[in-house]
Amino acid sequence: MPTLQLLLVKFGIRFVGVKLGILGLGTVGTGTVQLLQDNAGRHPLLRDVEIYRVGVRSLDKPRMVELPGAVLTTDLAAIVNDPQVDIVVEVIGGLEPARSLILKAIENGKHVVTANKAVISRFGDEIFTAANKAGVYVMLEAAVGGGIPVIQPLKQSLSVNRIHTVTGIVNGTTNYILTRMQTEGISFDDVLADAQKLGYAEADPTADVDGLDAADKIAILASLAFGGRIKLQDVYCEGIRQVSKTDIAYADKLGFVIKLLAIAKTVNLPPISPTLREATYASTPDHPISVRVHPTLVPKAHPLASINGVYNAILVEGEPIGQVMFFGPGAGAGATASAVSSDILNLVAALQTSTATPNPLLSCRHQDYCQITPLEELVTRFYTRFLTKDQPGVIGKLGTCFGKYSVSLESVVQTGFQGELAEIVVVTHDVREGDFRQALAEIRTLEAIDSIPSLLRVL
Ligand SMILES: NC(=O)C1=CN([C@@H]2O[C@H](COP(=O)(O)OP(=O)(O)OC[C@H]3O[C@@H](n4cnc5c(N)ncnc54)[C@H](OP(=O)(O)O)[C@@H]3O)[C@@H](O)[C@H]2O)C=CC1
Ligand SMILES: N[C@@H](CC=O)C(=O)O
Ligand code: NA
Repeated sequence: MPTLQLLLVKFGIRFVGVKLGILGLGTVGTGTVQLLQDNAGRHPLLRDVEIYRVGVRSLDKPRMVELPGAVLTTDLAAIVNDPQVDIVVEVIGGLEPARSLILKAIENGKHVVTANKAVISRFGDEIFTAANKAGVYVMLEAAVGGGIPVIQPLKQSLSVNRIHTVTGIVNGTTNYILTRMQTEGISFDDVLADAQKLGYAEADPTADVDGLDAADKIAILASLAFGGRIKLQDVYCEGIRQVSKTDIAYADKLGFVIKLLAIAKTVNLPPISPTLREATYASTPDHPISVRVHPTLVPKAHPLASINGVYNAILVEGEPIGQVMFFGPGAGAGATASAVSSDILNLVAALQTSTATPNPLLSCRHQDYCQITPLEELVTRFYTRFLTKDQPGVIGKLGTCFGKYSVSLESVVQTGFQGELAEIVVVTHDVREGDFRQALAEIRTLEAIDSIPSLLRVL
């Protein structure tokens, strides 16, 4: 904190005018400026915030907010180096220059608010190490679940729990696409274009569609839930490109909806009584977890099955809380601005009550890496669709192959024909992924098998 402010706090004088340097005035930046400018009826501390500088790429672009001429600049480095700026709000997105600007702000003793999950999931180690050294906070509520409060609850309200599972629908764009494909039978490309128009999608929507945005987010949630850092390359990631209307329709008939789930879960729990096992769940970096993103068949009765459109939800399970679900708008200007502004508010409060010791409930201080279990050790159910020659005994051959690799089947349905080929849908019981893959490799060699168009996990 600048010396003058420290002195004011020390002498009990409430200072006004916490100066913000906002980097970016796109969807999130504009929403945040609008919220801060329209502060009547909101928390009184917001009145202490001054929008001091806003950094953009182009000064000529039409803007949806009015700012005094001197506020807008294209010199983002000048903002993070300006001694007048107390808090830097990074909402430009992307990796560079976002990472360097955040690090420079920290080096200059400024607190940071960011909505940038891509930067945090890749460079969190570097950023939080620098922040802890400099005694500043890096706040990221908007980075996961948009407007849904989930980062602060994990850091504070739920931190006394031993968390064993975090399951989320954390990408609004893909949930919006899957919901409209399901309810309206619209093509993938048309729905994606709408999601982009509505400001949900990332500048490059590949990050949404291929699951990378959700992978960034679950890495951040897992890190907070399990108290260790996560290497992004350890997060298994599959997107929704291969989800077809055919599978959505079969899933529906079987009592499921298809959702892109991001899951972080403790694994290899010892085979003891449920009560004792509950007590052995440990949110420590030594306890192996699996962290993954993939389209998943979710039973219609599951709480996540009814999360539709751009909405996100995060189901946290632990001991002693049991289950708690966070639900709300996961993207969009207003929702994300709510999260960014709540971080700003926390920092204003911290600046006004500052002591030399950082508040451990606002900072991220863990340093060890979580141990991640390889995917082949994962135990899950599978849905698979086969196209086979229409010969007697095909189902028997499939069953024999699965049995050889200890894959037990919950249901096998011959659903119809595609031209000359029979369509068979199989749902397994819980199986080890490695065993299932071996069975599939052998099934592919069977003369009666034409192709395996779909392979999805089941919750
Ligand atoms: N959109 C959403 O719903 C959500 C977004 N987020 C995250 O928030 C962040 C911002 O997203 P969003 O607002 O959608 O992004 P936009 O693309 O809408 O806005 C980006 C802004 O940053 C500015 N900018 C980008 N690069 C530079 C640069 N190199 N130099 C100067 N200015 C730059 C742009 O300037 P100019 O206007 O001049 O082009 C623009 O104002 C991202 O990290 C995103 O992942 C998080 C939750 C939800
Ligand atoms: N593109 C993201 C925006 C929020 O993080 C999404 O669709 O969820
Ligand atoms: Na959030």
